[in-house]
Amino acid sequence: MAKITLSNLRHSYLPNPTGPADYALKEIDLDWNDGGAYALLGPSGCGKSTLLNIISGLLTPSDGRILFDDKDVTDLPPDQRNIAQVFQFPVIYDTMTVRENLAFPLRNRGVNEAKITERVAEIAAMLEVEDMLDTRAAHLSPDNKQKISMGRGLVRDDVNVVMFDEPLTVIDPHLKWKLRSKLKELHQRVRATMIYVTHDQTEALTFADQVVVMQEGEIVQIGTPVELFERPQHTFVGHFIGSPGMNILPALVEGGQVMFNGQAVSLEGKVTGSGGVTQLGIRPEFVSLSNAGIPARVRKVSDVGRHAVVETMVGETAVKAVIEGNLPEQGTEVHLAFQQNQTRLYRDGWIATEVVS
Ligand SMILES: Nc1ncnc2c1ncn2[C@@H]1O[C@H](COP(=O)(O)OP(=O)(O)OP(=O)(O)O)[C@@H](O)[C@H]1O
Repeated sequence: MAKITLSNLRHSYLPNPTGPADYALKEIDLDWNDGGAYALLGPSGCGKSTLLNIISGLLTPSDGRILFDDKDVTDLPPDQRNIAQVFQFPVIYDTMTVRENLAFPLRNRGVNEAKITERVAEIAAMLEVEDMLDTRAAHLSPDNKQKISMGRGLVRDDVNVVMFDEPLTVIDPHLKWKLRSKLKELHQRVRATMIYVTHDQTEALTFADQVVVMQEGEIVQIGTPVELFERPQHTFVGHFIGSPGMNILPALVEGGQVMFNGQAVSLEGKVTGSGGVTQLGIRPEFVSLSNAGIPARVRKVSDVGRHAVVETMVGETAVKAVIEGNLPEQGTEVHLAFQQNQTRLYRDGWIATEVVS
């Protein structure tokens, strides 16, 4: 397995790009450590497939280099990059048995039969598909086909990286959670460098030790699931991760005070920078109902199991709170309290408060 370095990478699909808007990938500088579990997370069109295709060699970047263990592979074709890929849809041979399918990537590279038998048995046990080894792939359910496809991606132990591109798309919703945790477990056992591409935050946060969040061709934050939840570096991350996402509220900075709807709000720490569009960010989990505080009116209460999401209006701005216990009635007047150490300021989208250590 290898460390992967992306250095000053940019890509435009246009022949003569002029400005940043012409680039599908703007400027990517990134190190992926050997043996790490990474997710590439972002909405449709943010550049995930472009980046994946550059790593696999299907696409040559307009600018920048790709290194595997410090060796420049930018100009190497896909078959010389030693990568395993698992796609959205199963890639298996219907006429072969499951055993033959799993053995195929090894046989193709001239691995000896004893090693093939051992490795196929290992992967089949990890994926819990031992009972189907002699079944012809054509007879498998779509879920099992995709499981075998994953197995084919994992069977070689000499690849630089295993890349998963939205691998759970065809999986039945009730089986998704099972395969999600299975993949995490597989990574812990094989310790290969893995990159998991998805637009689904649950998949990314379950699988990865480090999540790379992308928006419009840019990386907006790289962090552990906890870091992304607790301290989003950008309002996009705050909004995109979490359910519901972070409240992003209009704010004015006036004479050292931060005002929201005419009320002073205390922040986690000192405000940094100046100018730009300022917004407050607070997750609904850290907004509570109190006797004093910011006056609000309850617009909607949605019971979602262990807690409820209370949607309020502060003037013209919607503010959500996650509440356990007694719930207010729709239409009532309440007061909101923001937990100070979880209240952050953002300037032009980027975090603009210092953490007090
Ligand atoms: N072959 C292409 N030619 C021109 N533009 C392209 C091409 N492929 C992608 N793009 C554009 O590049 C940008 C990034 O697309 P990309 O497919 O990498 O995003 P993505 O995050 O993988 O989205 P999705 O999840 O929908 O595949 C988009 O604006 C897209 O329209």
